[in-house]
Amino acid sequence: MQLSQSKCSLKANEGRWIYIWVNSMKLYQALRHVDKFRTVFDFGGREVAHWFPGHMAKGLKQMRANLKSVDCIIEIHDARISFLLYYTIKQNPVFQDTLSAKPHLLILNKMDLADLSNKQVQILAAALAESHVSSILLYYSYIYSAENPEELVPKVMDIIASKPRFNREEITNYCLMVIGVPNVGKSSLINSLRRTNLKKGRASRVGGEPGITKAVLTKIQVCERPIMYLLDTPGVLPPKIESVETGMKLALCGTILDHLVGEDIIADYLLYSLNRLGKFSYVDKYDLQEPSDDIQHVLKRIAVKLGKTQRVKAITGVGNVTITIPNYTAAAYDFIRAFRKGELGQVMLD
Ligand SMILES: Nc1nc2c(ncn2[C@@H]2O[C@H](COP(=O)(O)OP(=O)(O)OP(=O)(O)O)[C@@H](O)[C@H]2O)c(=O)[nH]1
Repeated sequence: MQLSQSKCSLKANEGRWIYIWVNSMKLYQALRHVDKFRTVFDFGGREVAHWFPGHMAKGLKQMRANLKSVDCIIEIHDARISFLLYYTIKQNPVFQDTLSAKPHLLILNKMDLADLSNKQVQILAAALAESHVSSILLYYSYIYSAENPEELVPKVMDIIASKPRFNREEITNYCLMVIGVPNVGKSSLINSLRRTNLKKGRASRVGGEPGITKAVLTKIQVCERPIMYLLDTPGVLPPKIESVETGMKLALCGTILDHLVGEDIIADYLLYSLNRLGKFSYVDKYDLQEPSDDIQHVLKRIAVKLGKTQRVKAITGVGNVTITIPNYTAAAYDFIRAFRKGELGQVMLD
């Protein structure tokens, strides 16, 4: 008995040493390549992608018209780029005055995809408190919900109670407006509130692409006691995005349609970001030998691993032949999709 126990503990120790060794090797490999990684991304003279379709302009106009009758604004951000989005929304002329005047709840969504190790979220909370924004910060993730949706209604009630009711005599039911850039999870939030508070199915369309919610200002009931409605709004971006890098981060998190920026450059920016952040799980996922900063090489490996290759006719020195080439676009698409699903690790892009 004693013998088998000590054998077990020997095995356990062995396992631990193997684990430490494997991870040290990974770290060593990663450090070996640090010098090779780009420290600056070359945008190749690209212009900022402008995506301000008709429904956004119309949506903003309607939001402005409805803001008066709203009791509380719920501003929702992707936690991975929360600073960037917070200032993007703040700069939008439609919200500039209203945001500080109205009861206001700030939600950081997609927490399951965010790297929380370097306390950026806490820094944001401190910055908010300092700038005297009348808001409460709530962390939320509809899949791995740490703070559950049932917390939201009491928090909203607290904020509303803390502000004078300047726009309505007597409140019998509450109207909230949810705002944010496209694809941050506004509709998912609404659906999950309905599920939790009303035990009802989804009322808002959810999708992996930006711009799913186009019907402007749909008023959806999300709670019975107290009666609470939520205005789902189309995601809005500012008419002018401040810089190419901001645009690239927005694209990487799926708030701008991929083809407007280009899958190839988004994939390259993703590789640059992962290397800069020391997130090398793509190496194992796609059977690479080591981290690389060369997007062509990485996409080639991805294409081969996933069998995404094409046979094409080519003219070479030996005449007409059929050769197999990697489908770079399909590989880039898979790389970006894996990142958005959190398969390449948790990140903070701010
Ligand atoms: N991993 C993760 N994915 C989420 C979370 N919340 C939403 N999503 C996903 O993000 C995508 C966009 O969600 P939506 O709820 O449609 O976003 P939206 O803000 O309403 O989008 P628009 O209609 O384009 O403005 C969907 O694929 C959701 O499944 C989250 O907390 N974690």
